[in-house]
Amino acid sequence: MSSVQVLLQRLDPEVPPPAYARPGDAGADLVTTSDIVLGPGERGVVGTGVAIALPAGYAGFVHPRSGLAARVGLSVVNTPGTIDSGYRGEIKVCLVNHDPREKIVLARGDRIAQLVVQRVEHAEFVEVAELETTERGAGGYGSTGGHATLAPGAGDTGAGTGEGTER
Ligand SMILES: O=c1ccn([C@H]2C[C@H](O)[C@@H](COP(=O)(O)OP(=O)(O)OP(=O)(O)O)O2)c(=O)[nH]1
Ligand SMILES: [Mg+2]
Repeated sequence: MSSVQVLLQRLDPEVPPPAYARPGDAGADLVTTSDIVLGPGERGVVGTGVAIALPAGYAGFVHPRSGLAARVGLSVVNTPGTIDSGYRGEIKVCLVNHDPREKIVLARGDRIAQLVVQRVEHAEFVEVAELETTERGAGGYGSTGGHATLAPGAGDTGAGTGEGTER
């Protein structure tokens, strides 16, 4: 795998900096600097103890870790979180507990998410009166079929409508 040098500042030198667990891994694991308990459905922002300077033309993306997602329901609210190349603050992670019943207990130093560094392009938006036609056209949101249907009665309760509860 090719690599790019990224300058890193340890704001909390007592926790480990981002590291790739295995050669070939796309994501470098990030740790939480704080102990946190997330009840079912709860979210919380944690620090990672590091700030980075990504070169121009790169961005960092904060992804969940699949093991924790499958095992306890831990994810990232804004997945993937976007780290801009000009950002010099601490990388933070907005965690969420998707488990409907159990709380998640995390301790300072636990690996809670992973940072994927990627090249990104800036689009040069060119306004035109009409776009060229394609086979897909404006078909989206399940236009090719194969999507699940709501369980009977689910529409009555609001389940599956995407409506959340404001806090
Ligand atoms: O998971 C994340 C996502 C973002 N950030 C930091 C780095 C990023 O460069 C900055 C802004 O993120 P974003 O553009 O996603 O948030 P915004 O709500 O649009 O804030 P802004 O108005 O500052 O752009 O916040 C993090 O530390 N962790
Ligand atoms: Mg923004």
